[in-house]
Amino acid sequence: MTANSSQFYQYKALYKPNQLIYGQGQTVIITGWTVKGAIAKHLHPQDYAVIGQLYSPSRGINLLIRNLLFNPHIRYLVVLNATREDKNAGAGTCLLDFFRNGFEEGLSDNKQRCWVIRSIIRGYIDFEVERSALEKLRSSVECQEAKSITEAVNLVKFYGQKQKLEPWGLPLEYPMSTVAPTILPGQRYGHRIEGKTIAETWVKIIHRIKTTGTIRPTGYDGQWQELIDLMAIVTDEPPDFYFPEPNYLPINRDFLQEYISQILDDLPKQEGVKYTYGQRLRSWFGSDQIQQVIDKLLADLNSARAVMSLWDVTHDANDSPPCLNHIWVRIVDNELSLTATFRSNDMFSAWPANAMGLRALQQHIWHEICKHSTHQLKIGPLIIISQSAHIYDDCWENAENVIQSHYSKICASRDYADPAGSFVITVQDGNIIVEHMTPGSGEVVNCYSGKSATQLYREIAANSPGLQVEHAIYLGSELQKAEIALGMNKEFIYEQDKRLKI
Ligand SMILES: O=c1ccn([C@H]2C[C@H](O)[C@@H](COP(=O)(O)O)O2)c(=O)[nH]1
Repeated sequence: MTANSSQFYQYKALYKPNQLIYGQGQTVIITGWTVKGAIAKHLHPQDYAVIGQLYSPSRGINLLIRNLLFNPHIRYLVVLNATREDKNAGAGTCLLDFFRNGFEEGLSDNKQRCWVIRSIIRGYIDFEVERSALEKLRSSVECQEAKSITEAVNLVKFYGQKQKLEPWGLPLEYPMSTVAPTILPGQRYGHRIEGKTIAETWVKIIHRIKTTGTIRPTGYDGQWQELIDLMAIVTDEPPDFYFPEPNYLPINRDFLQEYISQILDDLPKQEGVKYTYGQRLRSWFGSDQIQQVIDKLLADLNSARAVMSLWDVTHDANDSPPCLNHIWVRIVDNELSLTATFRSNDMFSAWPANAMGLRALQQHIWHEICKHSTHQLKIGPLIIISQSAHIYDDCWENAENVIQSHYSKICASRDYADPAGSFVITVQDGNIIVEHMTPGSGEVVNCYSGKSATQLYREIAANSPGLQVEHAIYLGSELQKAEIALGMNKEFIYEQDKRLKI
């Protein structure tokens, strides 16, 4: 059935309303990582209903489908699957598969009943949405893939010239259940997390933000859970990168290659891509900052001036400023570390790729310095300071799954070495004696003596405030056992790390 051709439709988004470009037509345009403005500038608003970016099949499609059900005047869907980034996320393919292949009942990662899209990419729709409504949507909306911006624009214009169609039904809205996370109290500013690999560190980061982060509005739609100034230290990422098996990271080796090039190489400007870090580092300011850092360190290994800056004070006040702003490379104790600062960091979806890309940059600088000198440098830690370290609300469920599946295993595989040293506790001649020793060669650097566990732990804590948490708790329990032995006048029943011999 056709409608009055002069009629303008108003798209009403139930979800993510502020992230869309609105028109008055009957075609929804979906891009992946290609910015929506790159399409909008080639079209009249009468040609399309709305343009939006779909980043993730598991989180985004559900909201998009709910929005489509609420806007039955939408009769055409154009999915832009143009760049490698669009394809990597897989969201476009999964959406196309919803229309091509349909869906079936299944379980989400969280073992909730849901509709699973018949696709090699995992995509879900909430079970609250009626099957019949989804089938009606599939049969009422014509869906096409476009492999380039030009193809997308032509398709949208083609649909725009067609006779207007009547809405396929009345707007449909379904309830959505939300789970409010339980948040533990914690530090407000400044957090330190260390791990051997990027994968391990990421799980710890996700855990810390999910358990102690504050829920705040994102500045877009919805909320995020956030910690301010989170410093992640990755000590031993292997040269060829560690990907867990099965891979629970939101990045794989294929995409990593592409992403490394975005950081290391000066790419020509590409329509729809805002900027790349490579451009900023290699040419944006008229100089190759990566090479400058290499040259500076080759000239003076001890330099603390090896800085790369990505923030452009003349451009970045308003439109899409870079999230990565500052990189500093430093050689100490014959190892080369790299510290990067992000003003804003999506810790669930973006951090692993950001970290791997920066590690590749660190490897490159290290390699070049070794190649052009006789220095026997080691590669040191990668340190990332994320000023707003956040997890978006639509990733909370997936974040919980990562914690459930991996966090306790990672905690269990820790080693007990504390860089703050170790403590040997004995009970002798009516006193508890605590010797503080260096971690490596075990030289005694301090000695405490007293009768009260409380008094001793206070002194130790004041002198060594950087003790690892588990180590500090352990010392407390050992000191208490020593005090019990002392109180019973049976010094011999205390032996460190053993049960009291009573
Ligand atoms: O390399 C990047 C680029 C972007 N983001 C995330 C951080 C924010 O969640 C969002 C950018 O939002 P603005 O602050 O630019 O609006 O993208 C990253 O985490 N890493």
